[in-house]
Amino acid sequence: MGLSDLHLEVKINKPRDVVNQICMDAIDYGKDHGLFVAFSAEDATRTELPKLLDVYKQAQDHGADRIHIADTTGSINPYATQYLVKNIKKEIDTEIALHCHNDFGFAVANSIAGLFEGATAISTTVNGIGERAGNASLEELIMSLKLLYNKDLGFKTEVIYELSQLVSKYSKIPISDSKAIVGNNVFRHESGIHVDAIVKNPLAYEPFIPEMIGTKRQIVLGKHSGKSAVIEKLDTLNIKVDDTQLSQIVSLVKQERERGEEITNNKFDEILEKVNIKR
Ligand SMILES: CC(=O)SCCNC(=O)CCNC(=O)[C@H](O)C(C)(C)COP(=O)(O)OP(=O)(O)OC[C@H]1O[C@@H](n2cnc3c(N)ncnc32)[C@H](O)[C@@H]1OP(=O)(O)O
Ligand SMILES: O=C(O)CCC(=O)C(=O)O
Repeated sequence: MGLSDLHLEVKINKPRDVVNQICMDAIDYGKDHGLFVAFSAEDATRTELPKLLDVYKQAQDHGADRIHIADTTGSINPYATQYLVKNIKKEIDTEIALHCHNDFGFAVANSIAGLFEGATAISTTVNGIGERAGNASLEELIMSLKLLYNKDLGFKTEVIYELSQLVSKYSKIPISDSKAIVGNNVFRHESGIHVDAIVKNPLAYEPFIPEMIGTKRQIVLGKHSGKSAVIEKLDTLNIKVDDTQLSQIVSLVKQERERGEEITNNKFDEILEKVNIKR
């Protein structure tokens, strides 16, 4: 139920005590029917704390199994989330969940901040899909808890990429190339200095190896490429070149990309022909 003053006015247009009673009746109904009842205060992060605590206490007294803090407009930040959860936890024993939207890009950070203060459940969605800017992304939460906070939730991370692709395919919601964890560019490298280091040790420019989520690294040739990237490409084709040919290939790759041409396998073959290398 939307419990900020704004939601009461715009959506229900009834006094707070009447609306609270509707919520309690719903909780009673659920409990009378043997259900697990999670009571969510929508727009909780724009509801004055005493009003929020009051309704959560009532929900607890009516036997709610979990209370939800819904950051309906994604407007809270991690520090405020910590403050909010800490103060609710002082007064409420019931399990606390967070439902965070991503309007300012904080959904996962806010969820983690809440977990730090004792929240125990998080609403997530694959690829972060959801109303407007979406909700906390499952894959971002799993991987950041595992790798940045050493908290393994026990998920098989190696199926994350496949799951993300499946959800995108069936929901028909494309994944942005730069989407954290599962975006197409996340393990894609072009800049010469990066590629040189990646070839020696991928962790120089990757926080974790792509196989961990079931995907692969891509090294692409473009206007930022240097010799290492071209050598890497030639190695995959089993082609050896001398230093002069290598320099010629690197500058042709840059020129072609500058002209707007993607360096596909065919384009790379054309470049090799120009420097008299046969495949
Ligand atoms: C927490 C969340 O917000 S999750 C996302 C919300 N979920 C959904 O919207 C589920 C999908 N929605 C639907 O299928 C439809 O909106 C229905 C069946 C729920 C309602 O359909 P309709 O009766 O046509 O109403 P409509 O879609 O216009 O919604 C407005 C009505 O919902 C009421 N409403 C809003 N919040 C609540 C609530 N928490 N409890 C009860 N009624 C509510 C409004 O007061 C308004 O009632 P009114 O028409 O008497 O003024
Ligand atoms: O708390 C929930 O589970 C749902 C709340 C919600 O969808 C919202 O307020 O954005």
